[in-house]
Amino acid sequence: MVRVAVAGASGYAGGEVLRLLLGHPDVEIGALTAGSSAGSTLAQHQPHLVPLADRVIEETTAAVLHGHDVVIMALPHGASAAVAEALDERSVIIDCGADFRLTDPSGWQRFYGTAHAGSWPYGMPELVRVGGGKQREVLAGSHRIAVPGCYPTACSLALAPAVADGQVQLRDLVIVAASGTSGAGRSLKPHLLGSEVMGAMSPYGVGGVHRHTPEIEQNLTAAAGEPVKVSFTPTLAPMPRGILATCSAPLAHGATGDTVREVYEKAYADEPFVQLLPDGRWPNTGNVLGSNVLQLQVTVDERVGRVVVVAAVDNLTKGTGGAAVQCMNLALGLPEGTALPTTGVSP
Ligand SMILES: NC(=O)C1=CN([C@@H]2O[C@H](COP(=O)(O)OP(=O)(O)OC[C@H]3O[C@@H](n4cnc5c(N)ncnc54)[C@H](OP(=O)(O)O)[C@@H]3O)[C@@H](O)[C@H]2O)C=CC1
Ligand SMILES: CC(=O)N[C@@H](CCC(=O)OP(=O)(O)O)C(=O)O
Repeated sequence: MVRVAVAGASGYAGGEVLRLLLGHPDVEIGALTAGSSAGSTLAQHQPHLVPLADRVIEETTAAVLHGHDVVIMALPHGASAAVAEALDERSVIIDCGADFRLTDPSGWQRFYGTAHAGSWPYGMPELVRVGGGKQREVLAGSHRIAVPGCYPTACSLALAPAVADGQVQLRDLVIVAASGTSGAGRSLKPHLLGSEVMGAMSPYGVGGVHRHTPEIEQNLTAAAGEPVKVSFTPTLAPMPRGILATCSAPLAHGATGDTVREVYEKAYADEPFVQLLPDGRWPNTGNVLGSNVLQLQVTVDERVGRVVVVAAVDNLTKGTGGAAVQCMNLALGLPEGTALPTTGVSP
């Protein structure tokens, strides 16, 4: 059995990791840690995780996390690096936070405003890269993996095949994405009170300032093999979970609706967790709830000559917790899909 500790067990992402780990045949759940919740039982924070109800949450220290085969960290940005540094090099560490996602220190500094901790292999197995490879290749056997952000998961997997294959021009890439409120974490935020969110949608991080912009650009640059910029606008939607990303880019000269579709079919044909829907059906966040699957559809708007891709993902499953477990499986050499649901909860 693989002994796995979860740091940030009282939060949304930690809770989703634990929900999935409870169904993992090769995993024994070890220490559960958090911040101010240390000393309380898991049931006080995650009442849906019944088998772990009586487990006591401990402080997040290297001593508590020491001795586990795997440590999955679901801590706020900036909290992972110090903990990771003090852990044994032989432990597999999977970080759901942003600390180790960006390779460019100046991009980190600009969007996060703190010192750059470094970069780890990026945990998006299905990401196509220029020349035909996929990101999965660098994850097998890795001992340190940075789990992607939830918006970058939806937006990068939506655009990368077209970008890598030259089906779109690498200018004027536009993304507008809506997220459910759990994307912002559990701690109380006035703009996320029910009375503020219910019945309304609102944009935030407008004007190229959202911290997921450099992460999406990093992924699409890896896909293109040359620098890519995007216009990214996130919006908040009145739902607990889910992201719907609408992405578009100018069609490349010589590309057509058929060539674009063919590229997506080829890119994702063997990917159990990325589903290109049959022609004419469009993704919907409701259909991927609790599932580790990202659904997408692609078309060409002939009138304006743009490729339009829409992707739906559960921000807590494929967008974080599921991706963390998928990366853990790859790191340990287990079947990649172990414990990961491909069916959603509906309605
Ligand atoms: N929510 C989402 O959709 C996604 C989240 N992520 C990432 O996952 C990480 C966790 O996010 P999320 O679960 O949403 O956040 P939450 O606010 O829901 O949970 C944060 C967790 O971290 C713990 N914590 C807070 N401060 C400290 C500290 N100083 N030391 C130790 N533990 C601490 C909290 O414990 P306590 O209860 O005791 O305060 C809690 O367990 C973040 O880095 C986030 O960016 C990534 C992709 C998507
Ligand atoms: C709705 C909402 O507030 N979402 C979060 C994204 C959460 C996430 O995936 O990202 P990180 O792991 O990078 O924090 C935001 O926009 O900041």
